[in-house]
Amino acid sequence: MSIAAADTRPVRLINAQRLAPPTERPVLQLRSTQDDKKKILFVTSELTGLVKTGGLADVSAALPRALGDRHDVRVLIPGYTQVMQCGEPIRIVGSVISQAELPPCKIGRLDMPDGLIIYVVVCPELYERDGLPYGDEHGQDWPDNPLRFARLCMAATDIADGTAGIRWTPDLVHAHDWPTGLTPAYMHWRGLTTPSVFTIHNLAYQGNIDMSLRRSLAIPLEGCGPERMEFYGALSLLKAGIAYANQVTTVSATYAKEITTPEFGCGMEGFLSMKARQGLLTGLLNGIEESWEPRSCSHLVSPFGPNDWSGKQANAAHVRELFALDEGNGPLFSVVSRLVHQKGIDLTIAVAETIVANGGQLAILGRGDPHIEDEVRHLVERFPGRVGAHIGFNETDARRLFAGSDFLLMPSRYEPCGLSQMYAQRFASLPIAHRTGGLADSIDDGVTGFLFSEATVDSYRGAVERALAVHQNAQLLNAMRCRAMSGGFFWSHAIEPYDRLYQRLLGGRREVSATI
Ligand SMILES: Nc1ncnc2c1ncn2[C@@H]1O[C@H](COP(=O)(O)OP(=O)(O)O[C@H]2O[C@H](CO)[C@@H](O)[C@H](O)[C@H]2O)[C@@H](O)[C@H]1O
Repeated sequence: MSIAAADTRPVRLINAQRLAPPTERPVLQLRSTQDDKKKILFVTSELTGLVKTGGLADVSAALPRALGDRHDVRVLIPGYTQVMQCGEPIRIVGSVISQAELPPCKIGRLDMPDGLIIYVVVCPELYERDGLPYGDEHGQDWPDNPLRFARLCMAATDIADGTAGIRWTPDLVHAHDWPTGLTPAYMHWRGLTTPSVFTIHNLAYQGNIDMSLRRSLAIPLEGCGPERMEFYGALSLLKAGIAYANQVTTVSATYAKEITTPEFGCGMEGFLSMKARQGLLTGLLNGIEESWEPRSCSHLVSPFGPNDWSGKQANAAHVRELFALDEGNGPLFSVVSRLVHQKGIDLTIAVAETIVANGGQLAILGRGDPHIEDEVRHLVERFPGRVGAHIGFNETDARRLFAGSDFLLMPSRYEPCGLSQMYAQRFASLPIAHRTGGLADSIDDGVTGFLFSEATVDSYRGAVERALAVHQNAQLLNAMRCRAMSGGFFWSHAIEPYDRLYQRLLGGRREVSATI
């Protein structure tokens, strides 16, 4: 993160300015010294810029960078083909030995152009294959996923233990979602005292595996009880992370509460309630990168800002052309989403008629479940020129859709945090969303977007009708857009609770306040 980004912490800036000698740049006072900086290892299965299937990749790439002024944060990921062939050199800096059926492998180091250091688990037989991180191009999970991700977690443990030969040993390990859930568990079984944090980005993906795999993955018998990894007769890699991490977080305060209930707990509500009662489960809202700035975003057809919508209109015209929609100025709705049950695409298909009947248009970008992709294709056939879709994903089109649309549809059945609604608000596209999880925590109903209470077509349609009414009222639309754009979602703010959590687990307090 740049030094300038530290300017956004007002209290510290004021104090620092007051006390800094005139010849010094005050912001330098705000940065941690090398001694203050803690070494933190992020363990993740996706990283935007290298390999991405959804929001986990965005957070894995943005949070370490945002914390970079304060800590020495490095990332560990599997050496998928996309990583090995990313174009940046990968130097072999260490190696780890075989354990149970986990093969030995090398540890590579990849220095990103902006300085982020990434360690790569180099293991061609497990990771270098065509397809996506979790499966082939048809969406079929790789059968050896338990081994692939256990390998990642054991490599993280070797790095934490100082036995991977890389001459950098973390003070704290932060693992994300089920593919990395074994990391805190392996660390515990190894007897390491290095604190660990485990973040749940989506409780529905649990990495449940057959109990018979225990030995091959080097899981001791003590790990297989109901208070540990056992989950309805299987072993859950996600539950391993929840059971053994020193602190479990999820990505919004509302979702942290929701997952302790049967409706959202995916069978783990009892276990999570116990963690919550013990103070071991907290919700920390995600942030977004500073690059989400419509005045300077290089992906956009034309820049724009609050009260200056001609650039937004140029992006809308481009979206209409790109999605084969009729020319016009009616309300333009967008969907930028993984096409999966969670995201409520079926509900959007059901309200499309209301949108079209009121002169609106709909552009859909995403890929996912083949059956939902087909339903989207049928919708386009039903409403030519009014509904358009691209089955696929690319960052430029996504950003242009946020910039060009008036409203973003996000009727998710559940949403741990959601990033798209934050991106949309920054780009003056008002989200229409189900009041759940992070959507409830990041959208101000009637002010920065529209929330509806039930994940039903009727409830959703009511919110769409409210949005259509606002579109008729230029003054109100302008005011809502301006408010939405001013939401303070940036990681420069969102890292604060993470930093406090790390400091608490590391048993120290930041020294910054003592120096200003
Ligand atoms: N088909 C596709 N392929 C690739 N990328 C696509 C895509 N469709 C959308 N994207 C992009 O992926 C990101 C979506 O992130 P979200 O947080 O909204 O949802 P996701 O469910 O993936 O993430 C989960 O993890 C994040 C991070 O914690 C939580 O915010 C969220 O609630 C939780 O479900 C955006 O950058 C979006 O542009």
